[in-house]
Amino acid sequence: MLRVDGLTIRSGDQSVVSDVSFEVAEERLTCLIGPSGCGKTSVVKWLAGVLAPTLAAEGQATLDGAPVRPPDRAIAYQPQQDALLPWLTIAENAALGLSVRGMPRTEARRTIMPLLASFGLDGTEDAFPAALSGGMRQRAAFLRTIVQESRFVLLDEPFSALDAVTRLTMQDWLAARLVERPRGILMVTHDLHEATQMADRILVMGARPGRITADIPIDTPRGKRTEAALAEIRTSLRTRLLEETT
Ligand SMILES: Nc1ncnc2c1ncn2[C@@H]1O[C@H](COP(=O)(O)OP(=O)(O)OP(=O)(O)O)[C@@H](O)[C@H]1O
Repeated sequence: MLRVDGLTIRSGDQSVVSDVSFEVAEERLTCLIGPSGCGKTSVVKWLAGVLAPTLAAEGQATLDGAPVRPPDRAIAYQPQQDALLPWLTIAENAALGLSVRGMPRTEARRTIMPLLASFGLDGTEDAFPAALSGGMRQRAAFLRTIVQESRFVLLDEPFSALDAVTRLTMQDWLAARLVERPRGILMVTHDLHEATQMADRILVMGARPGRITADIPIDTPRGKRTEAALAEIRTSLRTRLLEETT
């Protein structure tokens, strides 16, 4: 179990995030949703150990009760958008997640090559990111993150740059990967539909300062998440989010 306790983040004398506490369960997908600017990215960046030095944070993260000292090998992080390096090929980008953790570059490449096909990237190993579609770039970013075999994965708006159809395809694709190899996921999203389709639990954040205002389990099994089954929970979430933005 990954836990965050009493996280407060400040920019000068302004509170960005105030006394945020939550858990990310093993092998479950937890969504963090809230209005723009409420501090979702800041929370995830802090957990990943990449919070901007201009922001001051206090609070504790623990993994199975032991303090997390980021960057922690048990926690992989995928920043907003795909964040692929344009001057590296897809194979080099995908292997980067392993080489930054100390694996020699040739071994990292050898590890990712057999995985390209299952990520829909067969034949793209020597292509540069600019030559690929948005969905392919996103899958390459997922490969780079997921190949790290960490128990927990932090995903910051992984689908926000994709068009509506690619987005739905990629949501299904990620859900299938998580069935094959479950992990604890904390996923930031703006998208109510995405959160209710994908999450086992939704943490709602309010703004000024950012704090958790609701913790909502989604008990409907994924295969039965029809519009009708989710209507009530979506309406109540929409109301909450509207209240937070007004
Ligand atoms: N490096 C920084 N220095 C100072 N303030 C920052 C910095 N990064 C973010 N902030 C401020 O912290 C607040 C929260 O930003 P953050 O990006 O975490 O919110 P968010 O909920 O992820 O927003 P969005 O949904 O728009 O991505 C904002 O008011 C933002 O201006």
